[in-house]
Parts: sequence; structure tokens; C-alpha cells
Amino acid sequence: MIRSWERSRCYNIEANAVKDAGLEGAGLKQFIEQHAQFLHEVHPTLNRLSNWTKRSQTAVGISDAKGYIIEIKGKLDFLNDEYRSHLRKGACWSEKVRGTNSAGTAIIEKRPIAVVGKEHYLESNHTLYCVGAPIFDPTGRLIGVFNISGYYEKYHPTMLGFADMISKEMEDWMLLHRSHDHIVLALVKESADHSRALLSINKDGFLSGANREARTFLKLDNDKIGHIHISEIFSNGKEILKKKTTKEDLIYLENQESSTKFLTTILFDNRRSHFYTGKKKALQLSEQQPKQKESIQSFHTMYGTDEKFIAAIQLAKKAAKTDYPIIIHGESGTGKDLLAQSIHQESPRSGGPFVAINCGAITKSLLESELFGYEAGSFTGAKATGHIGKLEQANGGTLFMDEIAEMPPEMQVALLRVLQDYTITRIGGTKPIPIDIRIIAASHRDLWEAVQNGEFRADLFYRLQGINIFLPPLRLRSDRLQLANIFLNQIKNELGKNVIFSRDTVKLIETYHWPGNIRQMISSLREAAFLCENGIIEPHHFPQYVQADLKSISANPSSSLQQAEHTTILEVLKKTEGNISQAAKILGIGRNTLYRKLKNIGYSSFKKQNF
Ligand SMILES: Nc1ncnc2c1ncn2[C@@H]1O[C@H](COP(=O)(O)OP(=O)(O)OP(=O)(O)O)[C@@H](O)[C@H]1O
Repeated sequence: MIRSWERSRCYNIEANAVKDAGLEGAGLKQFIEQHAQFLHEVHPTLNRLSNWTKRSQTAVGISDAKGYIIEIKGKLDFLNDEYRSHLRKGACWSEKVRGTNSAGTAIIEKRPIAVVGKEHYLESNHTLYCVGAPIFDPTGRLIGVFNISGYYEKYHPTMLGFADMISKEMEDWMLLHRSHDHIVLALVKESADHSRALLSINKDGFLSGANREARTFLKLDNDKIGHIHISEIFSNGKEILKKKTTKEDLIYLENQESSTKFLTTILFDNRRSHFYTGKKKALQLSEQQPKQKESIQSFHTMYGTDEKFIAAIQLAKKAAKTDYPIIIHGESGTGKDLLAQSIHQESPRSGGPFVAINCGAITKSLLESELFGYEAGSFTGAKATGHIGKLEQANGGTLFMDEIAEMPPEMQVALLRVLQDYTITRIGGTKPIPIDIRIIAASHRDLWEAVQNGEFRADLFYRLQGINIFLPPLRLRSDRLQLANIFLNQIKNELGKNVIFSRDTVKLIETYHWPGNIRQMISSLREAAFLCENGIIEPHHFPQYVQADLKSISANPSSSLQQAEHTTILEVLKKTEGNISQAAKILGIGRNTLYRKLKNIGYSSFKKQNF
């Protein structure tokens, strides 16, 4: 406290000054967008505190590592109106601005701090108590402060420990959230100690993150994270990498330096789907499986705050708990594959395999053997060992059938038969093999329309039809800039480069129609971040085809007119909640014309619930 007051005196802050230094307007908006990922990671914990804050007349908040408030929640009734504006998003609580206070001082001291009543440097803060606990990311870098504030008479010393516990919980969430394709280990020290250390390691065995306990227990310097191999930390560390284990297995790991033993469990192993496999049959098959995705993703890797997107995720989470078939509708790059993986991960089948097949990308002749497999020597060119098809590989788990509308008619009949009795017979085989699978189908086209056009069998449609989920295209999502900021943060880490968007780039992100959706956004941002030299991404850093698209829109009045027409149509449909007749009336055109125009925009498969 004394150190902090001495510092405050040096900052020349007047002790009775009431300052409201902070961000407003566009600057505040950009600041919040830039911290979207961080907020996403701490929200589950903040939300859990909401009942407590209501009951105890307190506010809880998060600020960044410079003291700017990113989020604040709870009851602020103990403050007068004027003062309430100081505890708002964007307000700065650094020591330099407000002298001794819990957020600013915790940032400098890098430890939990309670500042009660007159301990605050500014007189205007004397009616408050504030408790701040720093939040460190999985590499040990200070990224913000968790803060509790209330009326000073309500302070209790246990709050300091409570705040620290909450910030540790946030850090653990962050570590789990950021270890997409890594292994996460939970370690407990052999001595009677209740704290739990978490480590994440990448698939090559290098340490990618550690929570505070792990850094303390193992005396890990922050600069070792990313550079030290698990075998340099634990003498038997390599065992973890070899282990194709279920989550229940316990392993003793011995720390090289201290010879301390840690009881260890693999909390998550996101390297490969079949490492998760709990079912014996799937394990036996795993060696023969064609190479699958590096890891199976889960809902926490799906970002977004757009209303329609959130509705899709909520429906998907509900659907995951059931065994109903699912059809995901969405344009290319909207996240259908990612959503299917997330549903699998949250379903009771998560212990089984997740197998994907793209029905549109395989030739007719190959599709049958890919789906059903074949016995050894069943046809010329067949492998001598035979081949296990995707339907069988997915036994006990989920089969994701992308571009299902492109499936040739004869294969539709074959799939229908499978779905009638859940048995398959390999090509060249005679023995029916029972299978237990859940199918998640996806299509960028409206399957029902394909049925009506005679391209897709109605009986198969009804078998696949269970729960319909629509993933909105990026151009209809309200969270484009927020997503771009999240991806940019990830790209910054990949490139080890600090970059931000210029004002013109923000405009580009918000107005461009992103025909390739999220996939296109990620790759364009990666290219732009790579090319920019002075740390500011300008529109000319984006791929040529994005610039050409934008140029043609601005140079070609008819196309910008078209763009305006598209926007108007979509806005009116939003207003009428997808009611075509009402929308056509408002727009002063016929229903058929509206359908035709919608087709031109890319809505060949119009669905009311999309709006
Ligand atoms: N909500 C999201 N949050 C974060 N990343 C996302 C999200 N949605 C999609 N992505 C990313 O965008 C890319 C494209 O997603 P995905 O492959 O799932 O789309 P898709 O609809 O299956 O595309 P296609 O139909 O062309 O196969 C992937 O890199 C995925 O990780």
C-alpha cells in the first residue's frame, strides 16, 4: 500500500480529483471487439457470479492489463449517478490515472490487492472497497484483472482469497479453451495438497501452457513455455505421448528437478479422435482408419454473438444430448463441419469415433467402397487386406455426411437400406455387420427442394430428417468485426507479430459480403497480417480477389445498386421474420420475383427461420 501511495504521489494526481479517463464511442467499440476472445473465456465464471452480486450489492468486472474496464456486471446501487459512470466499460483504472486502487495496483504488483475506503488515493473513491486479482494467460503473461467493488463498510477480508480463486478459475478456463489440438494434463502433488496443476502440451510434446499452480510446482519460468519438452520436465514424460488412453487412466509423473511425483490424469486429449475411443471395437479398428482430422473440436471453439448463430448453437447443444439425426444447412465455410464435430463431442457418443465423408467430393464409383468397405480381393485394384468403410469406422460414434444432396441416386438407395436395419455388408462380403451410428448430414442446398426436384429420395430425406440447424452466412451475421478480431488475435500468436486494423479495414470487414464465409475471412486475415509491415492492416493487404471484388462493386454502379437491393431485401425479410408475402408487399414486388431475387443472392434454399 505504501509503495503504491508513493508511486501515486509521483504521478502528480490530485488527491481530491475526480477523473474519468477512458474510452468512448468508436474507440470503445474497437477495444471491446479486440478483447472478445478474452471475454468469451471469462464469461462462464462471471455469469456464475451474477446471483451473488445481486444479493451482496457488489459489482464484478474485468479490466485489461492497462486497467481499462472490459466488462462490469452487478449492482451499482451503492454509487451515486455521477460516480457510476466511473465504473463503466472503457473507464481506465490504472494507477497513473486514479492512484492507489485495486485494479491499477494489482497490475503493477502482479498479486491480489484489496483497497478499502481511505486506502484509495483519490478521495472520490473513499466510499468504496475494491479487490483486484490479476489474471495470467497460459503462457504466464498478465492479461487483465478480475475486480470486485462494493460499499466500503461491506468489505470482508475473505474477499481477497475469493477474488484470487475466481481469477484462477478464469485462467483454467482459458487454458482449456486455448488448447484446441493439445493434450491437457491435470497433476496433483503427492503430498496432501488440494490444488490442481494444469499443463497443456502440443502433439510433439512441447509445453504450450501451464496454470499458476503448475508454474509454481514445477518452477517453470514463463519463457520456457513453448520451448521445453515434456521429457525435460518429467523423467517419464514421453509415456504421456505414447499413451492412447481413456480419461480415467492415472499416471505417475516424476519431476526431474525435485524428484517429486505427481498423480496425473489426461483431462483432454485433442490430438486425434480415436485416442478418445472408449469402445473396444473402435479401438481395434483405429489402426486401419484413414488419417482423420488432427482433433475433434467442441462448442467452445465456435465463436460468435450473432443472434441467429447463438440460436443455432443452442439448438445444436440440445440436439447433441439426443440421438436424433441432424441436418445442418449452411453455405460453404459457415462452420458445418466444426458444428458436427462439436455436437459429437457434446453427445453421449463422444467416447466413440467421429468420421467424416464428403459425398460431393468422391466419384460415384469410389463412394460405395468408401462407405461400405470391401473384403480382400473383392475387385481388381482392391487392397489385399480389404478396407473398412466409413459406416463401419463410425461404429459407436457419429458419421458426418457433408454435401449429402450430391449423393448419387443408387447410393441413396444403399444408404436408405442401412438406415432401415442398421447393418452393412462389405463389397464382396456376405456377412451383415451390425452398426450403431448417428448420422449428421449437411448441405449447402435445401434438401427438401432437392426432393421436390426429384434429385433426392423422399424416403431417405425422412430418415435423415430429425433436427434442422441453420448456420447463417457471414454477410448476415452482426458479429463480423468481433470474429475478425478473434481470428486476428490467433493469427498474431501464430506470426508472433502485433497488428491492428486500420479504420478503412474495419469498414471493409463490416461491408464486404464474404462469399467464402469464415474460411475466407480467416485466410484473408492471415494473408493481410503477414503482408502488413508497420503493424497496421490496410485494405490493400487483403488478397487480390477481395480487392477486385470491392473495386468492381464501387466501379460498377449497377453492381453497387444490386448490392443495395440485396441489403434492402434482406433487411425487409428480417423485419417480417421471413414472411415472404409481407416482404413482397413492403417491397412492392410479386412473391415470385422476390423468390427469384433471393435465388440471385444465394438463397436458392429459402427458409423462413433463416430470418
Ligand atoms: N463460429 C466459428 N468460430 C470459429 N471458427 C469457425 C467458426 N465457424 C467456422 N470456423 C472455421 O471456419 C473454417 C470453415 O469451417 P467448416 O469447415 O466447419 O465449414 P463448412 O461449412 O463445413 O465448409 P464446407 O461446406 O466448405 O466444407 C474452419 O477453419 C473452422 O474452424
